[in-house]
Amino acid sequence: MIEEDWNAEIGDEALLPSIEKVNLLEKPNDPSSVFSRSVDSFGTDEFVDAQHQSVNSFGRGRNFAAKGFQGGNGEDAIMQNRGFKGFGQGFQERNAVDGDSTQNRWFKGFGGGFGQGTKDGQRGMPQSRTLTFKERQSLADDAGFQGGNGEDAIMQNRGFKGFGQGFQERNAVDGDSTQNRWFKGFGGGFGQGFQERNAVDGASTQNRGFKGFRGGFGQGTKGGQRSTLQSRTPGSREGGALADSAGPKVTYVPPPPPEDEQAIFARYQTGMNFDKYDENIVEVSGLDPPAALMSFADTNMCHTLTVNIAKAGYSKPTPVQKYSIPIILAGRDLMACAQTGSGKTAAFLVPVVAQMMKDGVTASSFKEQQEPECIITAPTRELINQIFLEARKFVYGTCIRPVVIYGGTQTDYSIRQVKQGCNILCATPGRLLDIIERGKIGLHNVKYLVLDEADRMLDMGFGADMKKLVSFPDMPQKDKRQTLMFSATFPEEVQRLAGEFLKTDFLFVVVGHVGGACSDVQQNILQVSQYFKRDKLVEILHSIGNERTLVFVDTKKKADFIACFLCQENIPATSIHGDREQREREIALRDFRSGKCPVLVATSVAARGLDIERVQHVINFDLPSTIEEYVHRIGRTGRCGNTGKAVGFFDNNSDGHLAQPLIKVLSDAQQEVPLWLTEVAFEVEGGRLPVNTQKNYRGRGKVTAGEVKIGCPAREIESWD
Ligand SMILES: Nc1ncnc2c1ncn2[C@@H]1O[C@H](COP(=O)(O)OP(=O)(O)OP(=O)(O)O)[C@@H](O)[C@H]1O
Repeated sequence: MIEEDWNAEIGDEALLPSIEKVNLLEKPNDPSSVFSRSVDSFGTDEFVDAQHQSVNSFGRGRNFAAKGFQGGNGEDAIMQNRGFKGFGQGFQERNAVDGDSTQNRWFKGFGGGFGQGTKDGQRGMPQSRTLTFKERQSLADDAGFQGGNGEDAIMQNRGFKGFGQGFQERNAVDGDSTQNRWFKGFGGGFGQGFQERNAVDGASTQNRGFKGFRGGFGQGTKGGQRSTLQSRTPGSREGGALADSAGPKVTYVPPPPPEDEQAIFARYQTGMNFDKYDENIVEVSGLDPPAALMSFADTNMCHTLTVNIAKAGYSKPTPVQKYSIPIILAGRDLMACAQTGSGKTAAFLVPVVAQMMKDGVTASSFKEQQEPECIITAPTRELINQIFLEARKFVYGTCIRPVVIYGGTQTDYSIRQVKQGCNILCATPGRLLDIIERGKIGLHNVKYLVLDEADRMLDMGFGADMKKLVSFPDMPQKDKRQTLMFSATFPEEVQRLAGEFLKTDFLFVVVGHVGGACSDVQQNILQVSQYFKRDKLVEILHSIGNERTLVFVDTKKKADFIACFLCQENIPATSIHGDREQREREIALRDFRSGKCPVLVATSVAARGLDIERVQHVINFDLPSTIEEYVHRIGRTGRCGNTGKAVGFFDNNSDGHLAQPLIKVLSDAQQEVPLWLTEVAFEVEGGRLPVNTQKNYRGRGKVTAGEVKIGCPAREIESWD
């Protein structure tokens, strides 16, 4: 392609003169903030933070149009898609996101400038080094789209063939914006790159951008793992695990948590089925379990904690709390499985805080290395933040200081938080390991190690991180610490794996069935094939009206597609997934919580733990790969004794493997099992219905200690933080 074509496509600002400064200096926490400092050039290995830096010159990048593009692909004259070839290490971006601004334009350079496109596309990785398994996974995720996706005529998405796994797309936007355009290149090299035109969440007009992630455009014809952003020594975890750090250098500082008492103790009402929790059968396996408590007053908790529990609106404990609290107070290790929304968070926070109060823990600020007594980990950023906010309720008015750190936020900010004193450290795994390796956290005081969503923490990419965490020399051995694991699902293989982290005399509490769905959620599985899903979704959403609804899809791209599509249909929606910047994720969640956007389209990143008031519906537009994930997803509704509804679109072509486990989950939860589903299960069993191996990972059977998941489809991994 010649330069003029490129200019025609993106407008004459494509080659902004080097003297032109984009200057949109804003306050760090202002959502409309786009830039906060300027950059002189796209130096080769310079890691340029697109969201916070304006560009003075393009350096080598300026030449990209002449050098980098080889012809258009001719795929789609209307969309004027262009193919890329020959980019070494960078990318540009023009975009405006989430803002009210008009005609914002910015340029982004990741991984350093535009190189000359090496044969194998390895320019995407400035300093070659062996990728960790997690990085390879993450990079593999980006391979997502192959060839034309043909997904959606309305959205006018078009895919590419012949560019390895790249794609281009153009996407219409929500009601307010017109002519939004951005280009994005992911995954380094066109092996895994893509272009995209899209705009989400914006009221902006004529936004045009170019985005390139993970190392820019190598030739990447062999696909694969051609890009990382920064040179990192193998041991150093800039920004944490790749999941936490992939992408530009992060400067996002989240807004501070509320300080006033009313906001700290904000809660929602328990539902009419709250007392029905007591009807669940509880099994405790293991030797000498202490007696369950009947009320919070049964324990010898200090006055402040008792008051805080009351202020939090907890008048009586749920079954998981009744059994877990005395077990933890007795110093025992615990694995606890109870249905979604039944109060597992308080089941570990209350006794841990009670014990810390008894031991007289006090936070000491401004020590170079903090030594927390308790570490809590969870798989997603939003969830760990939620746990932190719960912890703030129970420690209110005490000397115990909880701190939260997670990926997608500025590392220095995390360090500053930790330095001010830290007794309970709530952290996502990547950021946690990073801070430990930086020497900001010492482990020898750890008395409580809590794994929330424990089956996920031991599976997927996090198993290795957890293994690493407990292997630090100063981490007390398992017989010297208390290890507590909670989840609504515990596949048997993960139970075995968990044993490695727990003392031999640990207790296992099961409320109801292991992995059972919450019976307050009315489940409805509909047979809907891929091409009719959108119509069905719109039909359902129109009938629902303004009630808060979570829609789960299987890929990050699709989350944006569907959110955009719904906006076009005049259904206010936003999206949350692992490719959105943390600031965007938090805005999306906030808008959903507040009701501003009653529909949140999400990947599995929102499947676990999130406790959002008045979520009345969960729609599995795409059913997940595993039955465990299904149970967590539908558990975003029907919480704390409230009722909710879940609809799942079952596509025979891709979901056959779920038929059998779905039948079990439905019948265990006393839900109607459709006849057609039993027939499908029968056909799958008899080998008459093909099973989609891409979606057939069941999260079990292949996990070994210290080893992260094997044989998991990229689409599943990509959904996680
Ligand atoms: N004893 C209680 N009394 C009243 N409300 C409670 C009690 N325990 C927990 N809750 C509330 O119930 C809601 C769900 O609790 P929580 O998020 O801990 O559930 P969970 O079991 O961890 O769910 P998930 O499996 O989805 O993570 C929260 O809003 C919490 O404040």
